[in-house]
Amino acid sequence: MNSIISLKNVSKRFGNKQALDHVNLEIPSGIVFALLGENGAGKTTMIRILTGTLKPDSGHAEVLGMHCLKESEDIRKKTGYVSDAPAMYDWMTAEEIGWFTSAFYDDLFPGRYVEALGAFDISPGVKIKHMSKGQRAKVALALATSHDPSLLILDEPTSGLDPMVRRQFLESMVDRAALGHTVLLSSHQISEVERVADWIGILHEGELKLVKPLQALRDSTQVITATLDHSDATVVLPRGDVLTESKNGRQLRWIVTDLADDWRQDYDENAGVVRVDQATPTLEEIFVAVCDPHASRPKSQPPEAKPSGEVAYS
Ligand SMILES: Nc1ncnc2c1ncn2[C@@H]1O[C@H](COP(=O)(O)OP(=O)(O)OP(=O)(O)O)[C@@H](O)[C@H]1O
Repeated sequence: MNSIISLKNVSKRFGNKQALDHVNLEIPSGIVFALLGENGAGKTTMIRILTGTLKPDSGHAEVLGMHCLKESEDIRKKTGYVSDAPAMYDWMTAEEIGWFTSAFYDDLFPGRYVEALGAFDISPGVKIKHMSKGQRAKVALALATSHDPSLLILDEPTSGLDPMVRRQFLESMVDRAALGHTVLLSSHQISEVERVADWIGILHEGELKLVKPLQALRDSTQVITATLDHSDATVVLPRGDVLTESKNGRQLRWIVTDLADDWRQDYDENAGVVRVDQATPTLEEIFVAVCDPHASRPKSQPPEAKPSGEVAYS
């Protein structure tokens, strides 16, 4: 695989907090990769390592085949980055900040920048300090994309923006991926990224718990609901990796990956089961199953970390 981003055994600790713990990740080109994780999971730490502003304690990080620290200047020329609170010279107008930034890039930058401002409905003559948060975010995105970077990195790009602006932002990510560019975006907005992401990565307490194409994740993960003939009945777990189990009266509910094809055989009237149903979980349900410390994981059949392949649950 020709990776745009490559992390090998990357760890970072702040005091006694393990912000990243032996993270391995390969992101191919031409996709929107959504990095999901709760507050403090390590998303910004990972992004800072990729953008060369933070040195990992151990491991190796590359972007576009370049060393994240030693070649950070070259990486910056070929990537675009928008933080959740972009720092900009706010006494400049949108036009002035575009001219200022264009000095670092090629001759095509100004034209693309003016075009991007137009698409976002931003008046070039307005000073940054007189703009709303959403308008600033649009200027930041226009600045970060007008050198047509191969890789765009966005840390919580839509936080605090209204739904229309968020939609416009996310659609522009899909457009970029369609042109063969790669987008890495970190987010809490699971249902929103579900609409645009091609691949999903879930960070939990510094560990990368899952990396997988979204469609493959949907195809391999199922919600199984079994209605028991009485609430004390005991039944076997579905054959597969059971991530979580919950019980409500006579109803048992499991989130399972890699379910055996003939799993239904185990559930019939003799097994004390009146009915079984199978459904596809939402990304949010999978996220909770992977990350929620209160989720009940059956002890008799713990989810196994896979030794190889693209996905690992633990
Ligand atoms: N400069 C720092 N000094 C000390 N601790 C830090 C520093 N940066 C991050 N941390 C800690 O490392 C952990 C991971 O933080 P990080 O900012 O990467 O999380 P995050 O997933 O981006 O969270 P959020 O979604 O809240 O922005 C947190 O516990 C945080 O407190």
